[in-house]
Amino acid sequence: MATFNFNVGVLGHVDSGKTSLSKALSTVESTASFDKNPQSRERGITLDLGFSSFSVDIPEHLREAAPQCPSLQYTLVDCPGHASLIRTIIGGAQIIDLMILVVDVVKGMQTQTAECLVIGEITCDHMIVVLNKVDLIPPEKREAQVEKMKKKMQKTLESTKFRGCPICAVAAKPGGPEGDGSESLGLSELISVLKDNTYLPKRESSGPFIFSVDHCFSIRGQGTVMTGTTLSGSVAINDTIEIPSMKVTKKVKSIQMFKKPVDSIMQGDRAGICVTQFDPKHLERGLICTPGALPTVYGGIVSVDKISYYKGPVNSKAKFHITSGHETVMGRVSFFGLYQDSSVENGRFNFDCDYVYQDELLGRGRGADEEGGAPVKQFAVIEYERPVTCPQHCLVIGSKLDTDIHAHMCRLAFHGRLLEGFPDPQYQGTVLPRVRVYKTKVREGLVERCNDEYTVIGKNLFKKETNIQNFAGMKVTLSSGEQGVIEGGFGQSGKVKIRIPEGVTPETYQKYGGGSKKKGAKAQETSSEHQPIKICLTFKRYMYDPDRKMKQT
Ligand SMILES: Nc1nc2c(ncn2[C@@H]2O[C@H](COP(=O)(O)OP(=O)(O)OP(=O)(O)O)[C@@H](O)[C@H]2O)c(=O)[nH]1
Repeated sequence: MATFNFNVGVLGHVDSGKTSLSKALSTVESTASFDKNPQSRERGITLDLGFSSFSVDIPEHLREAAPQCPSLQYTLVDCPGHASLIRTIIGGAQIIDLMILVVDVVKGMQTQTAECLVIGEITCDHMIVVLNKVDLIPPEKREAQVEKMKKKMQKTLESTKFRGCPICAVAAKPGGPEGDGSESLGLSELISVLKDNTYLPKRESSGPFIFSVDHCFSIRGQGTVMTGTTLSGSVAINDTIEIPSMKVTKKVKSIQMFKKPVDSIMQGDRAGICVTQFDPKHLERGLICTPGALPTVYGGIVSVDKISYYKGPVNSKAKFHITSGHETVMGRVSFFGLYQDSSVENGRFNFDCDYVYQDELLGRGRGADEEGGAPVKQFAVIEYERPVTCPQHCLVIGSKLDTDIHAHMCRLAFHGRLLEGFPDPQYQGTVLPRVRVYKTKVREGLVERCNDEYTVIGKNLFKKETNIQNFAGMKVTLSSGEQGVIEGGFGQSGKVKIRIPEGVTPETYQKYGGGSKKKGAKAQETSSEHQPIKICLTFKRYMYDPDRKMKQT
């Protein structure tokens, strides 16, 4: 391979100048490279909407690591800025190695800038902030104002993983739409910062082949070409691929990278794949894969983290827009957590654990519930409103996209990974999967009387209609300190017989008397100045496991 490809996402608020920057970068560097080295003018085969590219000589620090690659191609993924296109942004962000966050230097951070930052935090480890439109600041004030904005940005980034990331000031298109005839400002510095921050991305050829198609067209007499980015695995000529949305398989006839035929491609490569003819109208965007690698799922178990910028509640049973890989559909979520981290082994969800149901997804290090704090791991069961096609372990983002975009609020609520998908349609909207999720329930009742030194009769612990037999054998604690075990119901009115293996204390016995009901009732009356003795029962009530409705904690 003579060129390696590095995918750069260009994200930011609407009108911050992402397209202008992508265009300026492609033009400037391609022309410059052309002067020095005609070979480096090679462009990616796709100059489709949002995709442009330029090549540079391989930077010094990568020369040793990639001796076979004299040139480096940057593919710029120009993501839309408009709030309504956030699904596309999330899709684009999953194929990038580095993110350029474009900020209007005059306006600073805006709502979608913040959302892009959140997406970057979830999907990407490397970022460069570009302060665009510096030409709008009068030259004499420019330096001071840019410095001020850089400081402000660094402060915003302080609490993110991008703390201290490079910030460059540019004017991608001085003068705005019509241009003022002057050259872009600051681009060569930006390119040099970009080169310094380029690394050899980890690319693996193992695992199933999954390819994100961003453009599809047919070539008469040859077939249909799908261009896009390889998300995982590899594919070679003559391999069979599946187009899940069309439910067909096709044979790979030829592959091109950088306009040159190649025999195979792997993770991270941008390429065009030519297969036997089909109508390109049926696949404008979407995923293709090794047959069977992209199952259709109706629900799933997802590891989740709350997005701290999201201000609304994230409650169980609520509906969110759920982006799973590259698809977004509505889904209902139910959250649950685990207090010891034994829940995921080799990337697989552990069904053999007891999980605590959560009415609300908790932020990290925040909140306290009956177990004394937020769980170390939180999960959600998701029920999609319609089936989705997505890879195992794909990125999942939950958002409220119907929030008014003028409300200036982050719409992204939580993110995680799909641990288990449910391929069975019976899960759709009806039966929750058999995950053992419980709520801790506490019931309180009162001692009515002592039957003898080893048995008390309790009241108000259960309702008349409760099947007390379900609670037989469970331990209770009396407020006077004794430990007891529920033996069963007593009579027809919901009373309960509790055995105290160690025997009741003399005080309790004296207070509630032994023997007959009458005597007990009398004893209670005469001790009315005393506090009644409470019976406390704590147990797990299972939500989703019909076989284990209840269990002692
Ligand atoms: N003055 C000035 N105007 C600029 C500069 N860069 C872009 N613009 C203008 O800002 C407006 C938006 O630029 P675009 O590049 O379309 O912005 P965008 O972020 O790609 O927009 P969306 O894709 O719609 O989100 C256009 O009118 C540009 O001409 C700049 O450096 N200086």
